[in-house]
Amino acid sequence: MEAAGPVSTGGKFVVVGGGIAGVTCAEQLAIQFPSEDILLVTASPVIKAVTNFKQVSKVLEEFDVEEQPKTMLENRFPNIKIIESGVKELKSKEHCIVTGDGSQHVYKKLCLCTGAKPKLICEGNPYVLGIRDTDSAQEFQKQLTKAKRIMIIGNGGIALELVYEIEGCEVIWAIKDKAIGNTFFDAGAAEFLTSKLTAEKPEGRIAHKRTRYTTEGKKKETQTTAGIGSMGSALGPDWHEGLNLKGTKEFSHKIHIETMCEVKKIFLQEEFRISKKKSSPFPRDHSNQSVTTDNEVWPVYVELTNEKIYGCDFIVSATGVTPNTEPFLCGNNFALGEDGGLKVDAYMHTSLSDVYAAGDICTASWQPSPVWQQMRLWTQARQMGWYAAKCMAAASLGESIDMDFSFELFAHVTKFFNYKVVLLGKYNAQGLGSDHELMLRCTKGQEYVKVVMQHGRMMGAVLIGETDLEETFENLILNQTDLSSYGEDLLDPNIDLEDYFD
Ligand SMILES: Cc1cc2nc3c(=O)[nH]c(=O)nc-3n(C[C@H](O)[C@H](O)[C@H](O)COP(=O)(O)OP(=O)(O)OC[C@H]3O[C@@H](n4cnc5c(N)ncnc54)[C@H](O)[C@@H]3O)c2cc1C
Ligand SMILES: NC(=O)C1=CN([C@@H]2O[C@H](COP(=O)(O)OP(=O)(O)OC[C@H]3O[C@@H](n4cnc5c(N)ncnc54)[C@H](O)[C@@H]3O)[C@@H](O)[C@H]2O)C=CC1
Repeated sequence: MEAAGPVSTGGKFVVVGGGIAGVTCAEQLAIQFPSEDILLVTASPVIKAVTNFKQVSKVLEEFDVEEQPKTMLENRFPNIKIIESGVKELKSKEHCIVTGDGSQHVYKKLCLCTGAKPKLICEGNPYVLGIRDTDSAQEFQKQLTKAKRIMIIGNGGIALELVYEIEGCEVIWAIKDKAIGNTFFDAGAAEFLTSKLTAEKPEGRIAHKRTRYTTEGKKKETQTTAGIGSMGSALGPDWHEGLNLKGTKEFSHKIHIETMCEVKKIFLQEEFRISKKKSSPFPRDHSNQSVTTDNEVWPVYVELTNEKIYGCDFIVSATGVTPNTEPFLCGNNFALGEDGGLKVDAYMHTSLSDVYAAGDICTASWQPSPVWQQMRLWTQARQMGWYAAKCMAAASLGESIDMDFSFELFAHVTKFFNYKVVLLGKYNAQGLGSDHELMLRCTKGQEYVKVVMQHGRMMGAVLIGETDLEETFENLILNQTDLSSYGEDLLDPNIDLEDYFD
């Protein structure tokens, strides 16, 4: 169907999406082409801006992320023009996009940065919540204030952060795996962290270096009106910091973990009553105290594949994301990755002419460095947005460009259970087969250091706590230094590794 509406001509650089990937891409294009107008089309009234960017080492970076009204970006870069509208169609043959009001915008080069949306276990069930943007996080907080028990499904970043932050509410955490946090850790690290969940009182915050999600100074009118089903930007580092994640009761953690199971069926209250099935009470801990009685009637019940059934006030589906490609697929023959993302080559170029993609929407399909992998993270969204702009500029100027250094080594700094966590390279021996060794150093309650070695070379590392090892290990992985002669000394805390290798 032809979209009626005004057509803007001229062929600009056009970026779709006001998250970190899109904003970084638009900013970089605006810097490179100061006399050209850059068009940024985004569905949400606020944009995500990187502030206080700091390159901590060769690849590790720290920054804050701020939600800002779009005018702030336009003021900073007068050649960026922002249109607040959801793109509903891409006509790649005509080189134009169609926005919500039917307007068409012709591009010479286009970068798609529309992120991803939560992949929920059960779409459309009002008792199943996903967390993606400011609105969905606030909705979750609102529901939590009335809750006595919730169920969390999933074992990735969101689940890990939630189980630690939630207080005053029983949490049943159902995971497919044997140990917690499988996207980030192995079982050893999981065990190191699990002790924190049984601590009665949340301890004081330790100082940590981590990218921070901030809404400081955010005015009410800048808040997104987009919900889960619509198109707000993904939250990011420390997204829960401003939220009071407290249920109805006065206690810190009350978590029961059900391992190696998935959701079999979800029953609403009446359905459950009719089914005549029996639900389990919350398993009692060492104090033998339970907050809820065995006879509670719950709004929703979850039957797990291990046959256990628990009632709860609502369910959080923290089960990963799906790239937000939907508006662009109709009539366009994009090559898609297995995860549904737009495949991009080493120049962030999709399979369609002059169409680039960056951030959560894309699937990196180049031959990666042996110690890099894609993960849908804040840092990679920034790096990809920046590099996509460089590639778009190089292509339009007929110049060549080398792959950005940030793709040489996977590096992620975050915080779980109040510990600083640094992940480097093939930190979980991803794709290394059985031909690798692990070295460990662990001091309970303080630090957990794991390195992944292959043929005497360091391929990856997990650093939990204030280990101060990240820069040295980053260099060892990047340089592929032969470490065979050092053996276990590599992790000896009495040896200053920097003296050895710097
Ligand atoms: C709860 C939560 C916690 C997280 N914590 C961390 C963390 O601690 N560390 C970390 O590194 N990463 C974290 N992430 C992941 C990180 O937030 C994302 O990887 C990153 O924000 C992706 O950026 P993006 O620019 O690709 O997409 P998004 O930030 O999702 O931005 C997409 C943009 O596209 C716009 N859009 C969507 N559809 C359309 C359309 N049709 N037309 C126009 N515009 C459209 C949206 O409005 C939005 O502005 C977290 C994610 C979540 C959900
Ligand atoms: N600190 C950090 O770095 C954080 C990063 N994030 C990022 O935000 C995005 C969204 O986070 P998550 O939803 O936690 O995704 P995720 O990809 O980190 O984890 C998804 C989890 O859900 C599980 N899962 C998938 N389908 C399931 C099913 N049907 N039943 C049961 N379990 C299932 C997977 O095994 C995996 O454990 C991710 O890209 C994540 O990396 C989120 C929070 C914190």
